[in-house]
Amino acid sequence: MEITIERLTKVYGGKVKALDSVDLEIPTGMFGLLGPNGAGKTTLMRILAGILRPTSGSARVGGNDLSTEAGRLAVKRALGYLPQELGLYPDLSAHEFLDYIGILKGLEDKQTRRRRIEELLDVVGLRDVSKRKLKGFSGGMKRRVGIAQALLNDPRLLIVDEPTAGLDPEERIRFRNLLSDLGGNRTVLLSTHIVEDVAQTSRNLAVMNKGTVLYQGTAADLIRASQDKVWTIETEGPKPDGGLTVVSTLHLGDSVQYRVVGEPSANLNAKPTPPSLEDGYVWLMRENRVVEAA
Ligand SMILES: Nc1ncnc2c1ncn2[C@@H]1O[C@H](COP(=O)(O)OP(=O)(O)OP(=O)(O)O)[C@@H](O)[C@H]1O
Repeated sequence: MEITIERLTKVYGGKVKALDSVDLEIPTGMFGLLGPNGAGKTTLMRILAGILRPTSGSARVGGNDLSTEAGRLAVKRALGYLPQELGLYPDLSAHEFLDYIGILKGLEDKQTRRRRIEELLDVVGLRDVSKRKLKGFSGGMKRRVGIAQALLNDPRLLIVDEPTAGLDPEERIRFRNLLSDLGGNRTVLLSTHIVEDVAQTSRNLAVMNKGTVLYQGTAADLIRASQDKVWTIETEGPKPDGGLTVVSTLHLGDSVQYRVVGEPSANLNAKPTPPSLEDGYVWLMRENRVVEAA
């Protein structure tokens, strides 16, 4: 299910331009939407989910025009959505909650609903705890219940907004693996400010900042764009400056190893380093003056 977005603009209250003439082509499969807080990711996803109307511009999801009532209805039928803050009912069990959402989503036949719920509890690894109340669930387990509810209607478009925020590293990895498995022949739109979430799941991505798209294409091309710009500097002295952006720091006994993006001067003894997606992202942010160099 492909998504075509043209000159999409959203202005809140006549003042805040959350989206500024965004053009985006989202193909079938996993797609990462990356950007810092306030970039406009949630606004874009709420428009695609049919919850919010744009100020101007157009969006088509699988050929359905979101500016028409019929288009929005068709998209809603094909959609699974996991918002940032999904309200769970703490006194319901996972099974009871999914049963309730299933009824709301129109899965009327009790047997069919039960089979679907059990299938999904297996997919998200919660079958064994399906009778426990949600109030006892960890953050990662709650997020997996969220994915299960979004999958109840077997959506061709799955939208997940910042799903790994606040998860511990183990839960985050488990959740990423789950999302990757869900790609297949549906479109999964993953919004996040964590580069590693996208690096581990998505071949295609867009980077947004302040309502505009800074990059769209493959992760591989963004990585390639920072080729020859990434360096490792090991020093016992002060942090290297001179217009470099530090991506990460590793303390090694007496010395410190800095991974930097930029053009270090010869006296820093910098070693060329193969770039990662995070380096590509930092390079892009530098090019667009979103991050300041040291
Ligand atoms: N209902 C609203 N009314 C006014 N301004 C809003 C509203 N919702 C969002 N904004 C503003 O629009 C801009 C984009 O917000 P949005 O939530 O879409 O970004 P985001 O990339 O999802 O960031 P975050 O991860 O922090 O949610 C921000 O400046 C935000 O303050």
